[in-house]
Amino acid sequence: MASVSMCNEVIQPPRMFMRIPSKNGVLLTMPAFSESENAMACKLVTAYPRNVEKGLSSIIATVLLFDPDTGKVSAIMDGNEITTWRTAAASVVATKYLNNQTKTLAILGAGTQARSHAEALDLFFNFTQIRIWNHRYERAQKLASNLEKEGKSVVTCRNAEECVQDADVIVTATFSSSPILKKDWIKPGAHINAIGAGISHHSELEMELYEIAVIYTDDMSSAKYELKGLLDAGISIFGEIGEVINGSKSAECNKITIFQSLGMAVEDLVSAKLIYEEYKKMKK
Ligand SMILES: NC(=O)C1=CN([C@@H]2O[C@H](COP(=O)(O)OP(=O)(O)OC[C@H]3O[C@@H](n4cnc5c(N)ncnc54)[C@H](OP(=O)(O)O)[C@@H]3O)[C@@H](O)[C@H]2O)C=CC1
Ligand SMILES: O=C(O)C1=NCCCC1
Repeated sequence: MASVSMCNEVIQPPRMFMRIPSKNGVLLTMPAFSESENAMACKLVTAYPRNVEKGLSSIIATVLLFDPDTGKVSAIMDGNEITTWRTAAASVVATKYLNNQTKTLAILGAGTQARSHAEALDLFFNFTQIRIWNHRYERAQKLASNLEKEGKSVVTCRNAEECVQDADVIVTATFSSSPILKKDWIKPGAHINAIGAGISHHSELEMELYEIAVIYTDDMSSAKYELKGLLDAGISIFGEIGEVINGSKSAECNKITIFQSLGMAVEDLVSAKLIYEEYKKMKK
């Protein structure tokens, strides 16, 4: 069953999740095609939260780029960096449209996505302060010290409530299956980029927060499957970020807004195509 984007030119079927409960892992297949880009790709990505104990990334991705005219594979590329940066880039766009204050950034989590979000959001918005909380405090300190080396002003927090208090922009980027962010901690008008928790996308935020916030996502057709838990609880998704960009949905900046990021294959597709084009130029 293919879903077609608003501009009727992208084919992006719902992605497939193969869960491996005995290994606490999941494999996702993420295909996409774009008519205007004349590009076709499929990302294969695994999420193994316990990989960190083995010194491996918890998200491991490979992107296959195809010649859409023949179906022949034109490139096989590492998808980790693509996943790391395209996810943060999508949050930058969501934050640009949904937020009206950019003084304080609070990040819950201190892994790969926490780092790319700190880097990308700060590059774009130049925050006065970045705060980081992680369930293991030492990892928050490590990320903070790396960001400080780049001249950023970073504070580590011992608890999540202190981290998000009065923050303008909040990022959640963990594997937590229980809420780490609560409604009562957040100031009116704050914007939240909810990135993490793998296959259970909405477990990082408490339900009461979803009940009072205006919720946006990247792809409504995927949300029907992947945010079923929210929808079944009577929570409605206001719209896609793309609809805010094209003016068909309003940006409710004065309310608490949530960008519920799922991750889209078309983001991987355009990133992979760009990289491949650059590679071909370099080889000339
Ligand atoms: N929306 C999207 O497009 C994408 C979403 N993701 C999701 O983002 C999240 C982070 O991914 P990534 O940064 O690559 O992973 P990392 O393993 O690099 O980081 C995970 C972070 O979560 C913390 N964490 C792990 N378990 C728990 C827990 N039970 N409670 C609280 N914190 C916890 C880790 O802390 P510590 O290491 O100290 O245990 C670490 O700070 C994942 O859920 C992943 O599925 C990833 C890519 C794309
Ligand atoms: O879009 C992605 O890539 C991912 N989304 C959710 C979890 C793992 C990777």
